[in-house]
Amino acid sequence: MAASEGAMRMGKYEMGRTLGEGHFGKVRLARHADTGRAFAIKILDRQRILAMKIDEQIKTEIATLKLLKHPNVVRLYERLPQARPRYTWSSST
Ligand SMILES: Nc1ncnc2c1ncn2[C@@H]1O[C@H](COP(=O)(O)OP(=O)(O)OP(=O)(O)O)[C@@H](O)[C@H]1O
Repeated sequence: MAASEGAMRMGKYEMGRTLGEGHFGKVRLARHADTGRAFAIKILDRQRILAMKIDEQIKTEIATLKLLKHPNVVRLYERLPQARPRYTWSSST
């Protein structure tokens, strides 16, 4: 991923192109500004999650993924705090 000048940042991550979209939000390619390592960042639509009353389910999914370290399961590295009402997390690409 080429990090262009003035690229949008989310914490320490420079945001790149959209990798895909799921039911609850988008997944974007990102590069860690310090290490240069590529990550996938999942940005969840909190309003939609609340409207569907599945926020507890999403929190459980995040907590479970944090515990999992397996070569065949995408690794959750961190959940990013957001000023805007969104759930965001980064995983390896
Ligand atoms: N770690 C990743 N690396 C590369 N692409 C990814 C990664 N995670 C997700 N994607 C892409 O983003 C798309 C959406 O992923 P997302 O997890 O939001 O939805 P999903 O897996 O289809 O499930 P759901 O919509 O039920 O949450 C995937 O189909 C895939 O194309």
